[in-house]
Amino acid sequence: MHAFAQLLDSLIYTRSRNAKLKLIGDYLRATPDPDRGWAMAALTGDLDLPGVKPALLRALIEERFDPVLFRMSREYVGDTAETIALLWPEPAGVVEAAPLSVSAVVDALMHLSRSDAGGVLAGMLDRLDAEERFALLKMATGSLRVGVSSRLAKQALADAFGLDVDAVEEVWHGLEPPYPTLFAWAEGSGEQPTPADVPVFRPFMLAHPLEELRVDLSDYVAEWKWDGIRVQLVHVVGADGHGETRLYSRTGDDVTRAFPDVAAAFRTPGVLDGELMVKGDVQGGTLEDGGGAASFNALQQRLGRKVVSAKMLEESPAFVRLYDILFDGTEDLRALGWNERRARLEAFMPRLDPDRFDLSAVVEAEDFTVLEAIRMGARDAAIEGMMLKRRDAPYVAGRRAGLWYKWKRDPLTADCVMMYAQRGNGRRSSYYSDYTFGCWTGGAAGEGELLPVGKAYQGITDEELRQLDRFVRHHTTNRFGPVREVERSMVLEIAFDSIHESKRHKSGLAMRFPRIARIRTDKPAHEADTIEGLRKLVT
Ligand SMILES: Nc1ncnc2c1ncn2[C@@H]1O[C@H](COP(=O)(O)OP(=O)(O)OP(=O)(O)O)[C@@H](O)[C@H]1O
Repeated sequence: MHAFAQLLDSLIYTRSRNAKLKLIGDYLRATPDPDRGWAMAALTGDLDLPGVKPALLRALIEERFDPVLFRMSREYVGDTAETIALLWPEPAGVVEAAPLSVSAVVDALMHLSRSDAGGVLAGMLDRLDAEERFALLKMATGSLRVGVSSRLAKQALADAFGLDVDAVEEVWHGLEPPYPTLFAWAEGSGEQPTPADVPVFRPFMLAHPLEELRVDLSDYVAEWKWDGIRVQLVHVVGADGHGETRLYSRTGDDVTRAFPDVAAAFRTPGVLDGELMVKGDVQGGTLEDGGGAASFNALQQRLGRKVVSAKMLEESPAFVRLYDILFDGTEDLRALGWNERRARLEAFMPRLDPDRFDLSAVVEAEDFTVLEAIRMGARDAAIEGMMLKRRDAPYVAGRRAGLWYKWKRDPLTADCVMMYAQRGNGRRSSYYSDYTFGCWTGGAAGEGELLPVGKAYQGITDEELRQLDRFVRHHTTNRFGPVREVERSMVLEIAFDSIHESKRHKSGLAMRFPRIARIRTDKPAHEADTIEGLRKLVT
């Protein structure tokens, strides 16, 4: 477990895609079978363990921790598994046992029996260090959340062994972890596994941020930038006449199971690209004007669930707003320009269920001033901004200069007060660099109490980091395990993309992509923003 735990720990604090690829590749080359196979399954989200149920974790928490300390730390850390891993006491004596391997842990988790599950889990946790405990609990409770997509893990494997990532993708769906035939092929000691008869993901075309308003609108078309999730819909009919549909997310993850309603409605051979959203009335009209989309928050409730309840399917039906077509069942259309693909997409629409698919409309404007004015209205409509697409651009994988631009509306900001701080990781492990901040309850700022609304560690320079670290050390009022509670006097201006209702914080609100925009030493804490004010920005 040690090497795998180290890998996860490094991944969390690595932003660069290349560095992540190298970390995973090095691990896969250095690790024997079957451990690396299980690790790949965990990284790609294909490790389907019966799992450790929340009730078991609750029992473990009650048995091992002080409830108040645990609750405070949980609120700060934001994740139960991570909190257990951090607070788990190191065993008193030296534990005489061989190190645990990834496959031994997977095996134990697969065969947990009801009667001694708690004992087995605690026994393993006692034999591990903090990072390994974190790795184990992450595997046991579901997703790893270390900033690695399924596609990235496959890319790393491909790079490490000199394979083509699309070839890996093609054979992947026919394989089961720990993938012995895949690694035999990778090492050159086995044949390439036979691809299963399933639809395959094609890499998405992406956009650059629009920095200067210099594009000539006669060359570009404008569309709304919808606030949902990017999906690729693939339907193929096999040699046996049997059709299969898959939905892939922006990262190449297969999300079909999360959206059975959309998958069931797509029965026409082809590959389409669009934004998946949940029906509601926030984002304007269409679906032939029977109503538009709900907020991103409604969609988020459906994300990440492997099995979606019938109630959820009924209350939050999903649909896809289409903006591109890659394949129409007979012809690969990717080399055509946007204008031609758009015409093909429009021609394809009558073959689709109008209850689940509509077309992303083109926004007409004679010049940039008009377009800017239209875009300003986007905040009310809970739209993220606009997309500008070059009319003659083919559909190419990744981000290419000058072809697609995203023109987001400006971020929202709020002045919040620092409440708790914790040390960072990696380069920042000696600094208090992760902050939980809150806003005031009550009508006027400073009148009520502070309730947390988010947590951020991004956005500050090294100098500012040292300044905030000094503040935390000199103004600590309480300690809860690794967490320090601080005097309520430091105001941080937080930028965020949107804010939504959430049970995660006591305030009932949570920010999306919060980052520290500025340290407001010029502002007294009682003048920071109120929860009520933030609530007005909820989408
Ligand atoms: N009409 C549209 N055309 C293309 N993409 C759209 C459209 N509406 C919304 N989007 C979303 O905008 C994204 C375009 O930005 P980009 O290619 O940089 O992807 P991203 O990194 O996921 O960006 P972001 O996080 O800014 O949404 C797409 O991935 C897609 O999810």
